[in-house]
Amino acid sequence: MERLLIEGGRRLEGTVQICGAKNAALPQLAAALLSPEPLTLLNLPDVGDIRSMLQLLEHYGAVIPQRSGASVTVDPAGVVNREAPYDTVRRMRATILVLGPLLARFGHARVSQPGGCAIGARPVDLHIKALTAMGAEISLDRGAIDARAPAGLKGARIVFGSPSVGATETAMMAAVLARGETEIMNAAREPEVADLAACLVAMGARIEGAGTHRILIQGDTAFRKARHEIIPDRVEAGTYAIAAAITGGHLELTGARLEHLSAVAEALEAAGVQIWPTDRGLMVSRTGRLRGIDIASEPYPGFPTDLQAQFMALMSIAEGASVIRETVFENRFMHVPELSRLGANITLQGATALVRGVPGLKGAPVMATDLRASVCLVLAALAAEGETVVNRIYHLDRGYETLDKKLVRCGAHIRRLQD
Ligand SMILES: CC(=O)N[C@H]1[C@@H](OP(=O)(O)OP(=O)(O)OC[C@H]2O[C@@H](n3ccc(=O)[nH]c3=O)[C@H](O)[C@@H]2O)O[C@H](CO)[C@@H](O)[C@@H]1O
Ligand SMILES: C=C(OP(=O)(O)O)C(=O)O
Repeated sequence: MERLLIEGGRRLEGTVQICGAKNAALPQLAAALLSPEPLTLLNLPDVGDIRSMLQLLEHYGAVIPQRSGASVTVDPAGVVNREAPYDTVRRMRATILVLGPLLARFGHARVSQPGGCAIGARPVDLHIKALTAMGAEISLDRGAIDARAPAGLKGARIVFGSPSVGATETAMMAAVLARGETEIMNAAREPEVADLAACLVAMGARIEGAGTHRILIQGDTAFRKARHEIIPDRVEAGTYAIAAAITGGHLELTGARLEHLSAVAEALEAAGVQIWPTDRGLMVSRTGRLRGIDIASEPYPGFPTDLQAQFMALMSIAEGASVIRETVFENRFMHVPELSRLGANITLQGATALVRGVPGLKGAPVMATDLRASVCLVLAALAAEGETVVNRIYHLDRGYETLDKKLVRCGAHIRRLQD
């Protein structure tokens, strides 16, 4: 098992290249299954989840010639319909995103039911609701979701009770092959949803309103060969912004887009961090003291749940107290006991954490539990005095491309240890 040995207390300074967004790339790779025509994606991050999704596409018979740099072409002409294997679904929940495309293209799809994971129960009822509204018959059978629409899907009005990124993506992908028009109400507004729409439009789909609460899709798409560049990863950018802030450093994040990070920039500024756009991306700098501020994670454009853990690490060394509320997932505080091992003073009550800032953290062995919890421990370790060992880092490699190398180039002391 690999571990990271981090010697903290070093100010970060330099440039970090931000990759394409993992959470935009995953649904776009799934969307390749809709069409018989090749799809080329540019700016694809080289991270574990993307490698798993590419393997899954190959399992279905898609041909993926050697990746060249950050671009990949998926040729789905020979795709055959078979069950998504439990082993892949277990490793990565985003596998559920192949359900809509396969059902829409073949009239039948079977995907192992994703298990619960460390951040909450994460049901798939809204995905099922959307496909059922389009005429699919869905049953849960021997641990799998079995969806059938032998006569094809038909356009529908889908009203989500609460916005879901994944269910909006499932509905949108299925709708491009359904007969007639689909209207999605209370759609998720995340940039990754809008980027999936842009990719589908490049493939020939007709979609309006992605990025707003109401999305309109005309079905019966005539697909064409397509090429699409994935948006930069706002969660990766936010993570490095917090790395600059927590070490009192100065980082330029090339490729990052401020417009995708408004709520995060606002929170960082309120906490005493400077953040401004440059020709190449974003600059983040902190010279003064950090102040404790209150945040709540919310659907976009609110503060992202995928940066809540990292922000908590920052608040743990701020002056004063900070109240952090998690409103998206019911159990996304697995990092709290581990941050406490580094000396943070955090009290949990339900979905709220009260963080009382301490003058400094001290290195200790900690255990990573999920992707963002893992990186929050790396950030805390960068600020801590002495050595921290972050164990079980395979979670990190699911979502961050060469995290340790990028940090080392900016002055961090990190070594990857193998057992
Ligand atoms: C691969 C990917 O893009 N992952 C992101 C995606 O996850 P994901 O698409 O799984 O997240 P959702 O937006 O669907 O989840 C939002 C909330 O809706 C609930 N829900 C969701 C679906 C459903 O059928 N029923 C239901 O109750 C979830 O449990 C959660 O409480 O958006 C999350 C919220 O921004 C991010 O944290 C994840 O990093
Ligand atoms: C929770 C995340 O991913 P997933 O939805 O694939 O678990 C994430 O990217 O932070």
